Amino acid sequence: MDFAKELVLRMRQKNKSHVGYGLQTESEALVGHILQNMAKSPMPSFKTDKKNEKDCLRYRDEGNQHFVAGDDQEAIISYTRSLAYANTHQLMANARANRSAALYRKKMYKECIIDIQAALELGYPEDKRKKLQERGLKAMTKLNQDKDKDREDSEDSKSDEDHQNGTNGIESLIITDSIENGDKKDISDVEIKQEDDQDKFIKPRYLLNPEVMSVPYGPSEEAPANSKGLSIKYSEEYGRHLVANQHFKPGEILTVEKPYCWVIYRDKFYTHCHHCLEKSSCLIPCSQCPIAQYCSEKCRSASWKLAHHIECPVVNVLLNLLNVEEDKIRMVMKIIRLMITVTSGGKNIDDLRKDMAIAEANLDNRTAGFTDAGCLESTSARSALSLATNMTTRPLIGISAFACISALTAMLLATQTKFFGKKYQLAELKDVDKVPDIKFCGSIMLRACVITSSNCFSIQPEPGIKVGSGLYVAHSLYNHSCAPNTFRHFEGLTMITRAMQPLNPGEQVFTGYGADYSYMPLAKRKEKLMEEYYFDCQCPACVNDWPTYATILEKHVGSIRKNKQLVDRLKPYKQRLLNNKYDIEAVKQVLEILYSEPTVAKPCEEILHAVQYLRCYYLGKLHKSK
Ligand SMILES: C[S@@+](CC[C@H](N)C(=O)[O-])C[C@H]1O[C@@H](n2cnc3c(N)ncnc32)[C@H](O)[C@@H]1O
Repeated sequence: MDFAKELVLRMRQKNKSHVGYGLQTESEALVGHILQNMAKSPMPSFKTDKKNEKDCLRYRDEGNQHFVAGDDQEAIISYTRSLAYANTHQLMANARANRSAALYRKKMYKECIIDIQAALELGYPEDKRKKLQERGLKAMTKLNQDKDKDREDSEDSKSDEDHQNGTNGIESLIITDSIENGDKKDISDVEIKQEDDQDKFIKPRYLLNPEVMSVPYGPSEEAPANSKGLSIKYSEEYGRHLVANQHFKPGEILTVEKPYCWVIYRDKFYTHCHHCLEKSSCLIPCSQCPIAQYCSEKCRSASWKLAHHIECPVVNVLLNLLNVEEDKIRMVMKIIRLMITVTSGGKNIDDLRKDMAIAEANLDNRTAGFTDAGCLESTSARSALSLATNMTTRPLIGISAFACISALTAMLLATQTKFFGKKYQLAELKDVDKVPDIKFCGSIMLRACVITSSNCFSIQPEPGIKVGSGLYVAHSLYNHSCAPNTFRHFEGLTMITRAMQPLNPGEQVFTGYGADYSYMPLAKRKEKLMEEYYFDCQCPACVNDWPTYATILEKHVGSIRKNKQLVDRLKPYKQRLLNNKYDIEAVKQVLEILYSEPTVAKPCEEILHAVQYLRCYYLGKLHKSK
């Protein structure tokens, strides 16, 4: 493998561009070389994890045991697995009928009814139908009772109106008719559609006013997902980064962006939708594989069209082949998804080749990957492939490992799918120069490895729960600080970044890469940032070794309590919050005052409290959930 080593070295030496442009030739040669060697070597047989009765029954038994033990949540997950592996209508019906029992006990009546209806439609055995129908009618009664109770409790007259007008999805369906009029005794007559179930979570308060989701100063011309109040800059020290050119108040939005592409984490396969990443207890499986589950028909078909028709056979083989660390599997899932997205499912490989040539001709680091319209576009392949690669700072061994992963993935795409126009035999890849598309795409996947490893964000539709990972193009320009001046949260897959404190023109905006001073000691942060992102953080928390949150609170570090004048200035806002815990404007005023006061040292206990409040508000943690 001396040739491969030499190529990796050459890539490092040749890398003049900050974003790793100019390496296409070496990258193709490297991946092609590995691919060719793979094709010539004996490969293990590719096992796929197929739907089958044995696993279906195994998971059903497991679910039954959880159900008997009273652990309904685990029972639901096991029955979902059983459904995923079911390869006949009968087995599917059984899995859904069993899951409906656990859902009923968990008082998830809507989901229970959906499962019962599906089980009946799938031909649940005649002798057991009656019991299932009875459960369904009981669930409908309970659902109606809940609905009536909600109506009574509701202070929101608009929402009441919606219920009466029948505009509120499942809750206003014919359930009432079927029970009150007695003319629909069979639950299968009930028209409940899974895809209509939009009403799963209570929205955080700030979303009640749609105005508040727009960026101040309007969208930036250079990166439309960002506010115009942010500029893209480049420096040797920071690479590309974002700097405020206007004042932002705490809580104001800086960037709103959907992911360019995203994947679900493996440990969420049977609890969250493979497509929208929402949690669901009523998941339905991909018709082909046991891996992907969906919250609705709509998500299932959207995902199939978008990427899963290609991913389905490849990921399935991979999970069996790479019986190794989780992070490798994650990496492969990410690069396949990025590959599929940048080529529109393999249809635009030629266009991508031309686009990459245009992008590589631009040697200006600041505007790398800008579209012909002159912007870094959240939906553009050129922009997505221009993100930081850290090629010059990565260890050689890391680049080599990524090249092997890319070659393997290219080989699987070629042999397991028609991504390259037809399904190839492994032997056909022995002369890799004859299949230039495979070599080219392999090299794009090598780029995808280095880009995704330095730029992806965990997606947390529910605060604190990491469900998947996404590539957000404009957000990828945010540098890290261990004491960031912004914070991010999610509305579904959309990531929103807000100012955590007042931001003034000229200030760089920073996000956190999961190494916050508040909970992680300095040495650990340094190690993590160097290992994963290849830089030495010089933020104030690192330079001054700020204490962690626990110490700040315990020792009242930086507290303003002795500054009587300042305490008096803040009193009215404290009172406003005591009167109304949702008075977020009062918290913002507190932050404006604390940051404008030169005597306030950082870190400061009171600033921490105010910032925590602000974050909780936007993360929806101040709001009670159902
Ligand atoms: C998501 S990118 C951020 C944008 C990046 N600076 C660029 O040029 O595209 C992450 C990479 O930026 C660099 N970076 C992030 N924060 C940094 C900081 N505080 N100081 C220096 N470099 C930083 C590191 O190379 C890191 O791997």
